Amino acid sequence: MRPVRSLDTPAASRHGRGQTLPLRVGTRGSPLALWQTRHFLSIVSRFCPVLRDAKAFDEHVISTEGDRVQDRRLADIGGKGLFAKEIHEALLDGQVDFAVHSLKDLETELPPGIVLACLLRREDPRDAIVLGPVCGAPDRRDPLACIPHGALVGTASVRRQSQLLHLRPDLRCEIIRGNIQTRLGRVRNGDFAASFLAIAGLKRMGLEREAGIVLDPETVVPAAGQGIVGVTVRARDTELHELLSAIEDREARVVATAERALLGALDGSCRTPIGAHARLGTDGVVRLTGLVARADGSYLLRHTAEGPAADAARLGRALGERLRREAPADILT
Ligand SMILES: NCc1[nH]cc(CCC(=O)O)c1CC(=O)O
Repeated sequence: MRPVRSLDTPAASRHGRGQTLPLRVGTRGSPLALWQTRHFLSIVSRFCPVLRDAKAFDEHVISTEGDRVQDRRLADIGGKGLFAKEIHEALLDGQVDFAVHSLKDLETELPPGIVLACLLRREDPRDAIVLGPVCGAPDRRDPLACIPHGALVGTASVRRQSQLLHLRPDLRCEIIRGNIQTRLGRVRNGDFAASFLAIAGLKRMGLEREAGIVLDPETVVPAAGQGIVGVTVRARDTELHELLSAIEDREARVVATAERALLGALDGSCRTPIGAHARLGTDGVVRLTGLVARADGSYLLRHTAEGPAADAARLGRALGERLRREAPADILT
């Protein structure tokens, strides 16, 4: 990495040249968000000596609307961006210098002036189901069969709901919100027979053993960006942007680009169940699976496409457009 004399960017120069005031990092306050922020800072300390040596880091916890609204489906309260709006504002206002997000909670089109500077190596992107005491032990060949007939499953995600109901139309889905720990509690106490969670969040919280079933991404297609942590900066902070891009994971960028391009091309409404999952092979070929569905699971459309990593955005857009063309009109409203 080239040496940097002083971080002569808006982030660094806010208190004049030569001073080394801390860089302020914006984060939500949930245990998962804080873990991800500290994980990112530990990577910066190990792999970005310029920032580590020049700056200390101050954590700024920012409460978002997504943290406050607990009783409605994300799709019904504005969907994407709900976990990020206040954080984007803090970045644009200069209250923080960069921010750490779960990529899947970030809208595909960021506000003007904000860029995704860095993506971290992807954690396992699969969805998991946490099983309550009314469920038996899952069978390897047909794991979902252990959920009792007609049981209530907690999820706030229409993507998860549609794919589960497609496989098990007898089940009922109701909204469960709150952080991982809250949701586990509600399954344990019997409010729900079972609940979906991302295995990535469980692993990061040291709760992987709580995952009764881990769903193959071909069975339940994950959300675009699931398992990836992304860091935003002000677009004009070019030097900070460069320093952070230097530590980003190339594979995460390629798969996230394909998945988010698919999502962008489908951007009919945030009420639409949409799945996107890409993998990068050692041969440099990206394989992307996309899914759209009807929320009740009565219709499901899934396609896969592949292409060179350099074309990830085009691949995602083309697959998204194909899904949009082929899906019945009521789905993409
Ligand atoms: N919307 C909440 C959210 N955002 C990111 C994760 C999991 C971690 C990740 O996907 O990186 C979760 C929890 C969940 O879906 O179970």
